[in-house]
Amino acid sequence: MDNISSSLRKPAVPVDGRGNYLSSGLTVSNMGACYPGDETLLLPGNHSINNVIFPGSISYSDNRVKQEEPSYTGCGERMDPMFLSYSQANGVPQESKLATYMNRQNTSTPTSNVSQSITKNLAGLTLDTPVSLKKVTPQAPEFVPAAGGGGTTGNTATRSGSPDFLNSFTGMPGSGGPQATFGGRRRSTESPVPVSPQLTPQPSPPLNNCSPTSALDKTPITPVSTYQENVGGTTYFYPTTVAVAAAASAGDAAGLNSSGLSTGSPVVPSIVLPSFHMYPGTPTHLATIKGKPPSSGGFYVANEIRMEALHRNALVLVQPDPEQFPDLPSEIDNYHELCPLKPVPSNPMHKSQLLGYPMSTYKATNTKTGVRYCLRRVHGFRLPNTKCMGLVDMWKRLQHSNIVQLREVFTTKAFGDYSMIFVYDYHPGSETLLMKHFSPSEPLNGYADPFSADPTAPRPYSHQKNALLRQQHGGGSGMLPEGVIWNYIIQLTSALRVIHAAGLACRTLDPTKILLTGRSRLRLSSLAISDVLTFDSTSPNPLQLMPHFQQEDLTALGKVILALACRSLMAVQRENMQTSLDLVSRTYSNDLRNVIMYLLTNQQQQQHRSVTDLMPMIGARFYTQLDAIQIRSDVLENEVSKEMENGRLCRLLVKLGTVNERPELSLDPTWAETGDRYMLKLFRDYVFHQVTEDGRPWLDMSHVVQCLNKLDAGAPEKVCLMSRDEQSILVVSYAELKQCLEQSFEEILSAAAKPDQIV
Ligand SMILES: Nc1ncnc2c1ncn2[C@@H]1O[C@H](COP(=O)(O)OP(=O)(O)OP(=O)(O)O)[C@@H](O)[C@H]1O
Repeated sequence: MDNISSSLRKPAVPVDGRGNYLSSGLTVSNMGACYPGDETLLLPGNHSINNVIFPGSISYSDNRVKQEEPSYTGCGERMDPMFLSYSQANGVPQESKLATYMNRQNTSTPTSNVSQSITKNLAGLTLDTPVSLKKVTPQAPEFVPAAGGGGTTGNTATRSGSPDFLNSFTGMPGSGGPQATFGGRRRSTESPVPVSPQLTPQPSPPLNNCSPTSALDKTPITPVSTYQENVGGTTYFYPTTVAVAAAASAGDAAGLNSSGLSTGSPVVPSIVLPSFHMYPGTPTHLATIKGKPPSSGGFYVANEIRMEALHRNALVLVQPDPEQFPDLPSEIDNYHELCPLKPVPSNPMHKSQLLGYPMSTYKATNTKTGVRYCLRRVHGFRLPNTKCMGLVDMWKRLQHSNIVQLREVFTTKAFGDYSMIFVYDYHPGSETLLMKHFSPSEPLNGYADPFSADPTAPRPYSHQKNALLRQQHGGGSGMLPEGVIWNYIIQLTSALRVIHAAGLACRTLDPTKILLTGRSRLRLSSLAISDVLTFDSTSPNPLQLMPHFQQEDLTALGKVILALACRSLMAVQRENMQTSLDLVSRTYSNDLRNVIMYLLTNQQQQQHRSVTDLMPMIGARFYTQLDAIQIRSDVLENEVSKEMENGRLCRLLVKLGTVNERPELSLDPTWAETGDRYMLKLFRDYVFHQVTEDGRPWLDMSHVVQCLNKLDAGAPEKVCLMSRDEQSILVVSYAELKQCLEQSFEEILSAAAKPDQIV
């Protein structure tokens, strides 16, 4: 038994770093599988002699259908008697958990009248059997476990008699033939005696009613043709009918041809799909891309993306220090948890330079939905009437990836004055273009604002002109790369395009109101505020001035681009304009200069300008931008697919953890230790508590991930579980384990829903 236990506790199958079986070239003996010395042993179901690639899959080759779960009928004819000859009165050692469970269930396991000795069983064995391929007798339906369904059938069948998990033996080595001979329910927990490594293929006995499952549930037994093959002494059986039928129907459904291509006509497919889900690793097109965030490798999201997300999430949850903000109202309208987004000005009546009113910005939580928003408060503004709400509604309807969406506008006296509140989407971690590119505190990479000798004390441009020109000749190391500027131009014109097309104007196109989130996403913010604050209720048409404001938007855009290109806000002052344009001409392409010239000079010539006129100037740079966005999207999709799998496993672990070791359920203190739960406990040991032969913990993430994935998918593959007292060995399919888990969790759920039934 020691031999068995040590080998069982080892990983049954070698796996690679990603949890894939190293199936190629795998031999039974190197698996160290269940029974040392016995080569006709339980192989995990993803192995066939033809190098099955996908775990738990069905492979088709040489016109033979190979069931992913090798059958061991010939072996079983030896093995079940071994179990029986060593079995206890009820087939299991009485001190084992298994016996406890069986006794508790008042199960009467049929005793076998078979007393074949191991010697007798081995009598039919010969050495050096050549590889053979021949048709053998049909197997029981459970011989071909159906993915996800095996557990259901098995559990149902045995509930009236034997423990659920005993069904698992129907698929273990020896199912089929031994079932018929020995009632199919006998489970010895004693160590089998090592036998010859090479066996003569044994014909399977006829089915009849050998399967308790079929006998109990009266399911008609589907005749299954089975091919038998002996390779190096290992006998493999490949049922064909079920597998072919299933594969054919799958192929029909998919309309795939032998190349896996759609033909519209049903053909036998040659593709093989895994029976469970798993992250397959970084796709090649993402492994080498430029600018790709450094991957943490393995199964987790890349570090950089994770840090960004963590930072954003933390910002969403920050709360103000109540001592520093004692005057914050606890609630305004439908919002609470107000948190200022900018320092409180020393002069509370400090006015926004752009909007002309004192303004504050807060993060706040909607009391009904819990969603965070950005609230812009205009201090001391009293709305004369509600006519402007028509414009507000137009803004609320405007959705675009480059604008901060307006959600609602209302007035409040919660701050002790008449305040107007504009509610926008909250984009955590945003900073303004001013802070990003024009802030004196930002390291300028050796570059100083050419229009300012001291960044904190801007001086007239003329004082610095020569220094500026010298610096630009010297390489302009602090200038923004032209690609960044074009990126911004594309985003800003994209936003302006939809705003103007909606008959509106931005009116706040300024570095203080353009938000930058993440690496390069720009959004226009504070939209609609100007329209409300300057609304003329006497005007018959509130949209009358929009064309004029739209022209102003284009001028403002030209100024922003010029300021970015010169990396100075002073560059756009009228007296500095010519020098700034010279600087742009020297540093950047003609196209960039032309865009700026179009936006800034045509205004003086009173020509009508349109944002769409900029599109030809941007030209093929759209494609560059599109390419960058799509690559980014690919990277993020890959990260999502990893985390999707992790989320799935997390939910599964929650279920397992909820069931495992539960002290009691519905006043039953043995609940977690009996029945299906007992099997889940052993499975938990199998997944997490494996030890090496010398007793050290054996840790392999890929083993854990793979086991959980197979459990989640209910793979038909079998797994050997051993009781902690090493007296019981259970062979169950993941499908059965999944069924057990679902049922056990359901029990907990229904117990949780009925508090009156629990004292
Ligand atoms: N929708 C938003 N989501 C997240 N953060 C925002 C949002 N709008 C503004 N912010 C942040 O709030 C801070 C203050 O913004 P605000 O526009 O009030 O700045 P400001 O330069 O002080 O403007 P003003 O001088 O007009 O008052 C900025 O750091 C900005 O990044």
